[in-house]
Amino acid sequence: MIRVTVNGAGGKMGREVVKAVHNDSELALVGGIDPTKSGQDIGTVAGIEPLGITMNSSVDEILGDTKPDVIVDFTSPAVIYENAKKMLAAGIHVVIGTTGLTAVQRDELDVIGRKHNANCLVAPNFSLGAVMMMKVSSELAPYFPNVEIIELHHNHKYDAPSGTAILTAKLINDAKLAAQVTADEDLTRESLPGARGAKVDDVTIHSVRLPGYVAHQQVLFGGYDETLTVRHDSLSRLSFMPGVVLACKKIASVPGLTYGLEHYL
Ligand SMILES: NC(=O)C1=CN([C@@H]2O[C@H](COP(=O)(O)OP(=O)(O)OC[C@H]3O[C@@H](n4cnc5c(N)ncnc54)[C@H](OP(=O)(O)O)[C@@H]3O)[C@@H](O)[C@H]2O)C=CC1
Ligand SMILES: O=C(O)C1=N[C@H](C(=O)O)C[C@H](O)C1
Repeated sequence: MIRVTVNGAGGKMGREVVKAVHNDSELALVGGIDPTKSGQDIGTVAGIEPLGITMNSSVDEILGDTKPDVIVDFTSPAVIYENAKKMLAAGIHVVIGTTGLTAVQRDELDVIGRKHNANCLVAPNFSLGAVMMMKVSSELAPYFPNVEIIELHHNHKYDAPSGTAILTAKLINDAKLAAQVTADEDLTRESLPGARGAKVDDVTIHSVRLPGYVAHQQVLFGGYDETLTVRHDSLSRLSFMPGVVLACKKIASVPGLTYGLEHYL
C-alpha cells in the first residue's frame, strides 16, 4: 500500500482527494494537513464517516518517523514553494496540484528532490480532458499561429491567469517556435488598459472569474476566413481525481521533477 497524506485536506480539492484516496484499494490515507481544521477528523472534514485520522496544522508536524510515501498538495500559491522544499528535503514524493510555481522554482525543487531521492509532479491540471485540450492546441498551433485563450473559473480562485492557461500558452509557444511561425502583428490598440488581456510570449490570455463556473478553457484559433475553437469543461472537481490517483501510484517510478500530467499518461 502507498501511504498518502493530503496537504490542504480541508479545501475544495483536498476534500475530494481525501475521498478518492480513501476509496482506492492500492492507496492508504494516513494523514491530512490544514491549518484551520487542525484537530478535526479527516473523514468528518471531507463529509464522510469519521476515519480516525486527526488533521495536523502544518507539514512540519508530519515529517518525522511516521512520514508518508506521498504527499498530495492542493493548498495555495502563497505557501506551495516553501512547503514543497520541506517535503522533498524530507524524502517524500510530492504530487503538486497547487498553481503558482515559477519555472525557476520548479528547477530548484528538482535539485532538492534529486538530492533526497524524492520525486515531484507539478500538474497544473489533473483532468484527462484538459491534458488532451492542451495537446490538441499545441498540435494546431503551427497551422494557426494566431491564437488567444479564454479561461473561466469560479470566483474563489486565488490566481489569474490559471496554471492551465499558462501551461497551454507554453506548449503553444514551444510548438510555434519549433515550426518557426508567429502570430500576425497585433495592431489593436487598447482604449481601456487590460482590454486585450495578458501576454505569455506570443499567446494572449483572458481570465474570467464568476460564481457558477468550476474550471473551463477555450483556445481560439483564427485563420483565413475561418476560426477553430478547442474547449474543455470540468463540470465538478471529480474530473481531477483519476489523474491525482494515477499520480500517487506512479510518482515513485518517475525520477526528478515532472511538469505536466501528460508525461505520466
Ligand atoms: N492541478 C489541478 O488539477 C487543480 C489545481 N487546483 C489548484 O489547487 C489549489 C487549491 O485550490 P482549492 O482547493 O480550490 O482551494 P481552497 O482554498 O478550497 O483550498 C486550499 C486549502 O489549503 C489550505 N491551506 C492554506 N495554507 C495552508 C498551509 N500552509 N498548509 C496546509 N494547508 C493550507 C486552506 O486552508 P484555509 O482555508 O484555512 O486557508 C484551504 O483549506 C489552487 O492553487 C488551485 O488553482 C485546483 C483545482 C484543480
Ligand atoms: O483553481 C482552480 O479551481 C483550478 N486551478 C487549476 C488552474 O489554475 O489551472 C486547474 C483548474 O483549472 C482548476
